[in-house]
Amino acid sequence: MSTATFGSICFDTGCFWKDGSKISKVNKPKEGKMFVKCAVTKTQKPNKEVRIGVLGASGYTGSEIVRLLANHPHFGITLMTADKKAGQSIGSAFPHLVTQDLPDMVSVKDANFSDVDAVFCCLPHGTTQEIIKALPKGLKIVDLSADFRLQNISEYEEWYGQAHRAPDLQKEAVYGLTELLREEVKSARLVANPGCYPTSVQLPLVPLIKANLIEFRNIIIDAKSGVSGAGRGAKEANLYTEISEGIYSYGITRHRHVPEIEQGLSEAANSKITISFTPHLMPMNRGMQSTIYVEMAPGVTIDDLYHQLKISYEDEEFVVLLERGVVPRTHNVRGSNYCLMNVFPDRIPGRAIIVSVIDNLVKGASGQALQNLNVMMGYPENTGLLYLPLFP
Ligand SMILES: NC(=O)C1=CN([C@@H]2O[C@H](COP(=O)(O)OP(=O)(O)OC[C@H]3O[C@@H](n4cnc5c(N)ncnc54)[C@H](OP(=O)(O)O)[C@@H]3O)[C@@H](O)[C@H]2O)C=CC1
Ligand SMILES: CC(=O)N[C@@H](CCC(=O)OP(=O)(O)O)C(=O)O
Repeated sequence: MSTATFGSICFDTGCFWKDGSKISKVNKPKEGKMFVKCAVTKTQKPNKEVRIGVLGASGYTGSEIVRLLANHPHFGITLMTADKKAGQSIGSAFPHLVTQDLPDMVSVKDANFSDVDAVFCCLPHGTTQEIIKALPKGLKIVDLSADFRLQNISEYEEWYGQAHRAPDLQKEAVYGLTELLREEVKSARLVANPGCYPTSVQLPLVPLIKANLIEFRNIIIDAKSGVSGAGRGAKEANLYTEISEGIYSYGITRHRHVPEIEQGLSEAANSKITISFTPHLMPMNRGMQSTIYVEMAPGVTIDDLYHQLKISYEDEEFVVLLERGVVPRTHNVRGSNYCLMNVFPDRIPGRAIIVSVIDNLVKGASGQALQNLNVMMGYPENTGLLYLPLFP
């Protein structure tokens, strides 16, 4: 049994004091002490139909998978890996997950996959191809890194600055933008989960491009991300002092999501699309907004764009076109798998402005990954994902 500190409040009457005596009343610090420790009633049990491995559970997206799976009726975690934090429990790496009854994290090289049916691979890009190549062949895999997203190997090598180490596997990888590629995801063994910026951009643009409602030239994407998008690893650029009270653009003209977005849009257009894409880092933990400037095709109106998005997503649970005039806000997707979007007329005739928001860690990563594994395993797509946004 592990222990946890909850300030002076024990919120679970099923808990025990550290000395082993049972707590019968909530919120009574023992003997006037400021902090009490209690053993926690653990909630996640790995005895479900599908046994899950989370590679990189000590990172932000891996821990978000653990959080989401706490309410999944069919998926139970039997294996978690970490690198520097190998040997630790999930509760020590992430105290908000202390209530989860899970095995300690092990290093990937010591991982035993005999009790695993499916894997969420939440590792840095560049490390993932070799690791996935070595996994047992029967496993279903959802890879959250960028290592299998680009179909063109030389494009991967150009933008990621390293050789592709599993070109054969690349051929079988399915790009997992669930709403748009659901049929392909259903029969996939290896899904390349889309990047967060590409998710927020492709969801609104692909249906408009497919319907020939916007020009394929001069697409300008101004995107903003919360800092968790950069992962949990300590970096000087992500210190509070560097991030708070200001914003900055980065990766101008050379961000690695450019080829991923262009790949999806070009496929929809059936011709090469080139975009202007500038991401920005925002002083917030979670959240992502893409503001997209487009030219409408001749004779097309804002109503046409609105109508197309409406019919494209009216049956979708997680993609929501807001009422006309309502501005999507990152606040309204925080902690949830929703993408909210809307389309506005520009002051310049013939142009439109599209706003799309997601939580980068949920629809932009772990939520969409779970959505994909639900589809791959034949469960309802929304299973374990019906979290409403956290507000405020
Ligand atoms: N953060 C986000 O919003 C999004 C991230 N992604 C992608 O998902 C992946 C994970 O991102 P994120 O969770 O943010 O990253 P983090 O840096 O938070 O976590 C990385 C994880 O990988 C482990 N790890 C690091 N290096 C190695 C290695 N060489 N071998 C094995 N394990 C290793 C770390 O272990 P330890 O901590 O113990 O050292 C940690 O568990 C990345 O590819 C990222 O690009 C995709 C969409 C959105
Ligand atoms: C804020 C921040 O640094 N964000 C990351 C993108 C995170 C992400 O989704 O990227 P991948 O899925 O491709 O790894 C970046 O700009 O590189």
